Amino acid sequence: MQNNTNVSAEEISRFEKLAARWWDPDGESRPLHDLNPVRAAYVAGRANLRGAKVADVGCGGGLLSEALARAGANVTAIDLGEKLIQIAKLHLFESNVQVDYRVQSSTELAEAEPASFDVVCCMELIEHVPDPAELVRDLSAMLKPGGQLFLSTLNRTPAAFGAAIVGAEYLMRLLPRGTHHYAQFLKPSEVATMLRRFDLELEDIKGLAYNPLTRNASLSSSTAVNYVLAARKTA
Ligand SMILES: C[S@@+](CC[C@H](N)C(=O)[O-])C[C@H]1O[C@@H](n2cnc3c(N)ncnc32)[C@H](O)[C@@H]1O
Repeated sequence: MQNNTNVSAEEISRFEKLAARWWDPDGESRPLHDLNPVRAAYVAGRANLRGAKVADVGCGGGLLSEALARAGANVTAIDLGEKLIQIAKLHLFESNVQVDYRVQSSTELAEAEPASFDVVCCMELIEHVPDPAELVRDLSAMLKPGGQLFLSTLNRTPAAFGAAIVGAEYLMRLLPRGTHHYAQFLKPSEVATMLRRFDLELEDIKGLAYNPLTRNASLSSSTAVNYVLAARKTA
C-alpha cells in the first residue's frame, strides 16, 4: 500500500474485530443490515446500475457491494481492513455474485483509476477518517464527468449523539463503545461545502430513519441523525 495516510489504524482495528460476525444480521452490524435495503434502493432509484462501473469505498464486509452487484453493477469495493476484505470475499461463495474486493485506500483507487467510475458509494465512512475533505477529493477524482456520488453519514446534532452513541453504544449495546466520535459527525452543510470544493453538485439529500427496537428503516425528511445524499460530478 503506497498512499493511505487518511486513515486511523485504531478505526480499522476496531472494525476488523467485527469481521467474523459482519454478515450476522443480529451481530454488531445489525444497524447496517437493517439500513442496507433502504440505501441500496435509494442508489438504484437514482442511478442506472445495470452494467455501470461502481466503486464502494470503505465497503466493510460488503453488504452494499453485494446489493449493488445484484442490481447489475460491476462493483469494485475497497476497505483498509484486511480481515473485512477476507470476509467479504468469502461471502461471495454464498451469494453467487461478483465483486472485485481490494485492500486499498481511496487515494490509491483514485490514483489507479481516475475519472473511471459511473457511480461511487461511500456509506458510513466519512465520519471515521482523519480528513473528510481529502476523502471527498478522492471520491470526486474517481468519478467520470457526470458520474454520481452517494454518501451517507451521521449529523452532528444532539439527536445523533443520543441515537448513535448513547442509544446504540451504551443503552442498547448494539455497537461496541467508541465506534463513533461525536466531533467527527458532519453537518450536511459541511459536506455540501466539501462537495462544491471538489466539483460535485448536491442533487438530493434524505434522512435515514431507523428504529433499533422494531428494526424498521426508511427514508425520511429529517436529516437530524443519519442521512444519505446524492451528488453529481460536474467537471
Ligand atoms: C461503519 S463501517 C461501514 C461499512 C460499509 N460502508 C457499510 O456501510 O456497510 C466503516 C468501514 O470503513 C472502513 N474504514 C475506516 N477508515 C477507512 C479508511 N481510511 N479507508 C478505507 N476504509 C476505512 C472500516 O474498516 C469499516 O469497514
